[in-house]
Amino acid sequence: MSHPRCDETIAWTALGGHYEAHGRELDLREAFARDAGRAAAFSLQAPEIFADLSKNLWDDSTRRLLVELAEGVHLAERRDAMFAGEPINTTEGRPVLHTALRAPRGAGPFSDEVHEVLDRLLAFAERVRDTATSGITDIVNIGIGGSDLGPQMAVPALDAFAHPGLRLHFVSNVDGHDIAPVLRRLNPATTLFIIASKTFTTQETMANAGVARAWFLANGGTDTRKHFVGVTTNLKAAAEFGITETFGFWDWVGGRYSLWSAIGLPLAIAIGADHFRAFLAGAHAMDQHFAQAPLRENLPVQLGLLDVWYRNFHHFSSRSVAPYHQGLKRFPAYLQQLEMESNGKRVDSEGRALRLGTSPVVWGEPGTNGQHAYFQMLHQGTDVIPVEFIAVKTPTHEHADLHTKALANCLAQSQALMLGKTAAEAATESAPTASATLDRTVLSRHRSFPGNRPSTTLVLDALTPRALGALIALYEHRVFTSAAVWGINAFDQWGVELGKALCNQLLPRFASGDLSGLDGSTAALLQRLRA
Ligand SMILES: O=P(O)(O)OC[C@H]1O[C@](O)(CO)[C@@H](O)[C@@H]1O
Repeated sequence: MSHPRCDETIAWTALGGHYEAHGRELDLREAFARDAGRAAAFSLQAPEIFADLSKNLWDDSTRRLLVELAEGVHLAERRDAMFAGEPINTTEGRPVLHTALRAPRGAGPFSDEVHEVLDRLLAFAERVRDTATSGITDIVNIGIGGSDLGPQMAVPALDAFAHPGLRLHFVSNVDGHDIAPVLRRLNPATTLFIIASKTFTTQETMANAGVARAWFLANGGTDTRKHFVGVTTNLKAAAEFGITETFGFWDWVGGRYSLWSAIGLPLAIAIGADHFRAFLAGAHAMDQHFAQAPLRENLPVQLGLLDVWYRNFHHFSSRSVAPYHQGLKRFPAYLQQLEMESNGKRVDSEGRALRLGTSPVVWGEPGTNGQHAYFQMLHQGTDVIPVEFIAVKTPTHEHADLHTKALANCLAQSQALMLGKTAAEAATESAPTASATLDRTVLSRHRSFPGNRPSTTLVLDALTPRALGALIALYEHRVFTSAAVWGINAFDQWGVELGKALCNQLLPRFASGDLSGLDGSTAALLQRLRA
């Protein structure tokens, strides 16, 4: 079914006019001064997550027009088609059903298959966790992209729930400096390798899996069947590698949406079956919110629409994510694949070139570390970059004072971005390190902040398995929302293929030295690297 293009809707034109008339000039400080109810009016509660959207550059008309835009591009129909298993990944002719992986038993498409693998996976995870019997102390996940970033992000996030006697390691890079230091510290007899690859053909993963197997056998490992398991849709290739214990998933699970499938095995081993089920349940709760809440009260929809507003009307090309929880240190990297691999597209689903911006650059670091690195640019740089703060109310450690300091920093940053400081205010303050000879007016210009810089604050009560599940699903559906508005297929990734193909052509040239037909730069670099 074809849907209207966003830039041909009435709402798109209206948003353009609204931006010129009001949007560009909206001043957050004035908006809060004028409307005592602004914080409440622009806040939303979704499962496990409260969102304060009030420090964003929008007003009620913007929000109304954005909802009209969502209606104009048939967002609800597109969403329902995904949940119903229609082949919305048109270039690969596949449905997109990561939501089925977290639906309760008996609900959602493919329920029998999903729960058969899930039960087997969790039973296996529990056997590994019984360390007295399994003898396992270290688990190495070998995978890349969606077969790595999810578990690598979620395991530290849920460290407070993790088995204390198990160490989880993640190897992804084909650069041997990734696997070498991991293997150096391991004992084959107490190590379990998980070879995680949807296709079981990815160069990096296959190369590292081969290195791991050779190391295992060369260092006294005896039974590869007990120490290597596979997670893949390609059961045949896993068997050819010599793996007998394999957990399958399906081609309707995109790599970057696969943490909920058997790809979650490292997380299941770390936190156990009950917590893993809670993680799935949190995501399912967010699925239901996305499927059922009115568009205006639907948090993933509102975030996705704000992304469109910023990308296409304000022309902001990047968004920064600042989780004020060290456990979420890999969350920005996870989001980079989720959002940029999904929405980094230049044609719409029908192959027509887009005349508008799509995925922003998504980046960030946990607070407070980012404050001492790049926040200077967020406050005083020439580009406006919306920031997303993630605050967690209750810590899972006993250092209450540290936690209060982290939260105070989080609030202070969003406040500073919005309030700024005028040159006149700066002139009244003393600055201990300021030059004594520099003109005070000039100095105050350096020390002033424009302010009016937008941010969103997401608040979780605690970073539990359920809350993490809901948080990730929130981002998945938000990416779906902006993709639906732009009319792009968020579920393919052809852009990764060219580099892979060229790499395969270059690889033999390192042995042969053949430079024929190469461009001058590549030829010279290859020669230098061979030498
Ligand atoms: O799980 P696989 O098949 O090894 O693929 C790994 C990753 O490679 C990609 O295809 C491209 O980077 C990702 O989409 C995917 O998550």
